[in-house]
Amino acid sequence: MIEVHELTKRYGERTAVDRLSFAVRPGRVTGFLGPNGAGKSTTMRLVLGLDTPSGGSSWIGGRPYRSLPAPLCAVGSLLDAKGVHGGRSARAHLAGLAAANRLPRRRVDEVLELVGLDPATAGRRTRGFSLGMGQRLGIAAALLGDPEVLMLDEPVNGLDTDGIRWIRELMKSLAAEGRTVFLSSHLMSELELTVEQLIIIGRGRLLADTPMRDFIERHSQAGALVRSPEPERLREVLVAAGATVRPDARGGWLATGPSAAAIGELARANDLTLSELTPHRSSLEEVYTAMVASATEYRGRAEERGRAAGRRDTGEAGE
Ligand SMILES: Nc1ncnc2c1ncn2[C@@H]1O[C@H](COP(=O)(O)OP(=O)(O)OP(=O)(O)O)[C@@H](O)[C@H]1O
Repeated sequence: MIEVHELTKRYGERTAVDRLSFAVRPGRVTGFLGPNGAGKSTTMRLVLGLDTPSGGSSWIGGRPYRSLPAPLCAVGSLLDAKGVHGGRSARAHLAGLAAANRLPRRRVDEVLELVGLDPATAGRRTRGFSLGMGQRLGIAAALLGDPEVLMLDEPVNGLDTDGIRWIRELMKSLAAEGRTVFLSSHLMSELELTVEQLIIIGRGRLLADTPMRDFIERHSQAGALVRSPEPERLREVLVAAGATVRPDARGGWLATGPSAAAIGELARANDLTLSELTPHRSSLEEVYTAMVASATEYRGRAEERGRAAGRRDTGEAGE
């Protein structure tokens, strides 16, 4: 388990992480989501003892990282896949880590096999590695100590479709073994397929800590994919009923606002034949984008109110 309590990190004037509290539980994959600069990497660095917090605390398996007796056996992490000495081979890199952490040498071969780096590749200098091979090596290093907790920042970066599918299955199987798996990704379609629980932050603050399914269901807009032999008339009817209508790639309309049942009624009332009417479930990306937009709007209004109150307090005239 990873626990974070009132964690805060300031860099000069900038607050990168702002009184953040959450727990990442074992047995499921938890995704860490937030726009660029939201504070995800900083949070992970703080939990891993790579940076000192300005306030608050964090624990891995009930202990602060810096007091873990064998850190590599408690938590495996991947923060920067390029943070490897380029002149060494992948095998030498892992062997060095194993020796420094008093881990049996056989773990090197085990993790190389687990991440799909064959002996020839493992013997090559990592300087020539593609981003995807570097990611696999980074994951091998994270798994070396057979840790209970895994914390990975953008693990699918640079991987092709097969590599992405491989990571997804690996993360799920590690969680199914009862481990705590915490990963960030900006690929929302991928997170949606991999993750059960979501922790969302914005400007260093917690915006949501929720099961993925609940998050999508709660924030989904009613709607449907709808198709008719008379597409233009269908669009007019939908728009007149207040629906937001977007073209679908296969020649139909994606209508949000009215439910699929209401669209069916509308078609009947207007004597329109429908060739398809499929209730539409919002994707994580759609729900997340709408949530961030409304959070930004809310913050904008709050800041505006704050400025207006400030002007009243100081007797300042409006802009
Ligand atoms: N060493 C540092 N010195 C000054 N500011 C920093 C430092 N590290 C991070 N920041 C700032 O803290 C904020 C959070 O950055 P962080 O990298 O944690 O965000 P992130 O959510 O991981 O973003 P991304 O998805 O772009 O990696 C940003 O505004 C960033 O500029």
